[in-house]
Amino acid sequence: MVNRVVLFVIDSVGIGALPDAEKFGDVGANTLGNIAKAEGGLHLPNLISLGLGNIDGIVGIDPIEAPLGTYGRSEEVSQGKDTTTGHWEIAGLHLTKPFKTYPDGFPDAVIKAFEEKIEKKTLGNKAASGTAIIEELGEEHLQTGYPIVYTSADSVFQIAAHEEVIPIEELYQICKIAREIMMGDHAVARIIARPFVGSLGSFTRTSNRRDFSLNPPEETVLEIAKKEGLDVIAVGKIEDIFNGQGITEAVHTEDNMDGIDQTIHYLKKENKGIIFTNLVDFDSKYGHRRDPKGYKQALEEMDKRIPEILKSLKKEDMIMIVADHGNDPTFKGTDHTREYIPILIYGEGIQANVNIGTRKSFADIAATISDILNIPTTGKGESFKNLMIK
Ligand SMILES: O=P(O)(O)O[C@H]1O[C@H](CO)[C@@H](O)[C@H]1O
Ligand SMILES: [Mn+2]
Ligand SMILES: [Mn+2]
Repeated sequence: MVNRVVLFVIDSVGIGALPDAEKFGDVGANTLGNIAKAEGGLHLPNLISLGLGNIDGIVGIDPIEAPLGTYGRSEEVSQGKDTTTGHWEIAGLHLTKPFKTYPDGFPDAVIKAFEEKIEKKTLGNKAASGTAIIEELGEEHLQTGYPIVYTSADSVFQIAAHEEVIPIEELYQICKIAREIMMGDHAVARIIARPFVGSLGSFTRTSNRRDFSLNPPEETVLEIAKKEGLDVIAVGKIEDIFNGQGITEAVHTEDNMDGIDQTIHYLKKENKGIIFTNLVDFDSKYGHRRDPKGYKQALEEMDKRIPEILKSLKKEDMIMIVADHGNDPTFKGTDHTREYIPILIYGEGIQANVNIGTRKSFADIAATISDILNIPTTGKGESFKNLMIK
C-alpha cells in the first residue's frame, strides 16, 4: 500500500512540442531533446534507469531493456504554458480561461493606480527578460529609487529592485499592493518580487524572490488531501504557486540542491500524504537564459542525487517526477514552450517497466494521487493507478 506521494516538478523540463504548439508559436520546441542535440548528449543514468528513454516519442535519450519504474508523458488541457497553469492542472484543475497577459506592458490606469499607492514612479513597464532589464534600467533605478516593473509571455507583473534601494520587506509590501490592484479585470496569475544585489554591470538576482499568486479557482487535490487530514508539505515555490491553499507545511529553498535536501529531510520524517517539491533552477537559471550547457549540467547534477532520494524512500512511498511546461534553451525568444511533460514513477509498491503512454491531461496525476491515497478526486483527469500498482 502506498500512503505517501513525493511529487517532484522539474520545472520546465518538457520533452517535445504538443500537437497544439502552433497556437503558442512553439512548433519544433523540445527542451530535453534539443539540449541533448546541442550538447552532444545527456548523461542521465538514473532517470534513464527509471524509464526516461522509454517514454513514447522521447528524443535524444535511448531506451533501455528493463526500466525500474512506470513511465509516460502527458498533454496539457489548459490553454497556457505558465507555471501556475501547469501546477494547477497537475493538482487537478483545468483552466478554461487562460490568464491575461500583457505583451505590450500594463495599461496606464494600472500603472497610475500602482504608482499612487506606493508613492513612487516606476520604470520599465514592458515585456523583458529579468536579467536584461536590470542591466538596462539598473542605473536609473539606483539613482531614482523607482522600482522596475516588467512582464513576459507569462501572466506576471514582476517588480525588480536592488535590495539596498528597496529592502525586501518593503518590496514584498509593494507586491501586495500590486496584487490588490491586479484583481478582477486584471487578475494576472502572479505578482513576483525580483530583488537583486551588486553593482552596475554585475547585478545578480537573489533567492529572496517571492511570488504572490491567486487562489486556485476550485479545490485542488492538495486541499482535498489536507481536508482528509493528510500532510501536504510544500518545498520550494509550491506554497506560492498555490497561494498557500491546501498546504500544511512549507519551506522555501535556495536552489535545486537545497530543494532536494529539504525533500530528503521531510522524507526521513514521519508524515503521510503528499510532499510536493518544485525545482525551479532549470527554468529560471537556464531555460529563460537560453543556456543549454547550464541546463544540461543542472539536469546531470539532479540525476546524480536520485540514488540518495530513492534510498530515503520508505516502503510505502512513491516518487513521481514530472514537469509543468517546456522552456527550450535552444529556441527563439526567452519564454516557456508548449510541450509534453515526462512522468516517471517509482516505489516498492510500483510496477517496473510499465508504459502509461500519452495521458490526455496533467490532471491524471492528481486523479492517480487521489486514487492511491484513497481520497476524493477533483473530478478532472483519469487515474492510471491500476496500470502501475503491484
Ligand atoms: O526573465 P525572468 O525575470 O527570469 O522571468 C521569468 O520568470 C517569470 C516567472 O517564472 C516568467 O515571467 C519568466 O519570464
Ligand atoms: Mn515553471
Ligand atoms: Mn519560467
